[in-house]
Amino acid sequence: MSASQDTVYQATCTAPVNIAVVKYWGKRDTSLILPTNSSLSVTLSQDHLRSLTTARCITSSTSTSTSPRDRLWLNGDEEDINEGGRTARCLAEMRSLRQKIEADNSSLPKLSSHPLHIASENNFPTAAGLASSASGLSALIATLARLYDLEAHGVSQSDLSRIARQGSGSACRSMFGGYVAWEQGERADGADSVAVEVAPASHWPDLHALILVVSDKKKGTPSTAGMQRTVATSALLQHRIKHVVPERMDRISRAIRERDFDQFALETMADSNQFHAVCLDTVPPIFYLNDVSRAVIQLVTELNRASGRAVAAYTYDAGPNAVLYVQEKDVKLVLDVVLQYFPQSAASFPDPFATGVAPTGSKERVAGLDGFNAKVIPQHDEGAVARVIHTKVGDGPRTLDSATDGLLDAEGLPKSLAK
Ligand SMILES: Nc1ncnc2c1ncn2[C@@H]1O[C@H](COP(=O)(O)OP(=O)(O)OP(=O)(O)O)[C@@H](O)[C@H]1O
Ligand SMILES: C[C@@](O)(CCOP(=O)(O)OP(=O)(O)O)CC(=O)O
Repeated sequence: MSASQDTVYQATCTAPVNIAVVKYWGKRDTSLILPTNSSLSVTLSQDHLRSLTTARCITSSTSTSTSPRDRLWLNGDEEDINEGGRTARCLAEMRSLRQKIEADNSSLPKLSSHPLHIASENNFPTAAGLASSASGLSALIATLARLYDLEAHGVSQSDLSRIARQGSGSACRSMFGGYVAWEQGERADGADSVAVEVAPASHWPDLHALILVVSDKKKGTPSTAGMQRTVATSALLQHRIKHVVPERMDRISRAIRERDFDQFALETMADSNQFHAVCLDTVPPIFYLNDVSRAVIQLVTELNRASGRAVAAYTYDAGPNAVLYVQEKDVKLVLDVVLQYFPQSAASFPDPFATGVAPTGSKERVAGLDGFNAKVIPQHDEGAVARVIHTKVGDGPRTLDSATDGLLDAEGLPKSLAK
């Protein structure tokens, strides 16, 4: 057997979660996933939240199966790759890019002709409103791009974001680190509906994110269905698309370029509020926020008012979990206050940045805040916020070594199945 027949073609990558500060909500083309407005997000660090994916080409020398086919395991369980579904579409698009390269370079191995085995794991709850579809689909695209060596043949991150977009809209933004815009584009074929970097993480590296996990249960109204109900029924959405988002995209991009946290926070909170207003304007109405979410909004508003400036910016996706963006210099203050009202245990707030803040916050800090209305919300019991994930802005997809970090065993099956 020649060396090339023995070669195992595989790749392993991780990709990050992103949380939008200008929300994507609504499609003008549900099949290609083309949005009704542009959006903008912050990519979060993969040190804390990430999807890890290994993909392998199944050749006769790497499989004993008689009828190999594309297979995907998510967190150890095999998922159906439905024909015509989003994952199948991403695989087809990636293969077609590779096919073109193979057609132009006859010496390259014909990787596009082999079935794929893909295993992926999220290190945080899947389908729980924590943007697992964004990190998961971008990890898939980043891994296949590496496997097919697309970058070396002129395929850019924005080209890849066009394909990730077809897996889940918000996934296109996870193809970049830092501060990322998804430009809605105008073309019917979606060629110009891609993610672009507004600024790398290194431009404004001290932005932290505190995720207050109010619930990590599966949400009632999935984003995909919810947003199309809004498109069909909400007049407020039309106003938002035409008269609010375009100017907001400009203002928030400028705030990021100028590291102007006050302006960034103002736009972020206003956009979250308007997104949940269009949900309420939908027929029948969609409710993602609950009483705990609203209490967090009141607390942050009072903290900002009493501080005379923005110390935290809240934002909520299609669920009750709050994401607070905070500058590094204010992280302790915000934690002291938030944990005082929403106490945690050492397990539910492991303090990954070693801030030294107690999991129950600081009574003294709250008492010492001049002009702060300590009765703005009640002190909640432990468990009202199930856990607090502390992370910060981070980089884009990373390539790992499949030999040490890969998820597939010698047979091309998930290692986790053998455990
Ligand atoms: N690592 C992964 N690899 C491939 N697909 C994934 C991965 N993680 C999640 N997905 C896909 O995304 C789906 C979950 O998306 P869903 O929109 O329901 O939840 P979410 O992304 O966690 O929430 P939200 O989009 O509201 O933040 C999963 O059912 C799966 O199809
Ligand atoms: C509220 C949001 O998080 C909606 C995300 O929607 P998805 O990207 O999950 O939807 P599909 O394109 O249908 O897969 C806002 C955002 O991330 O911009």
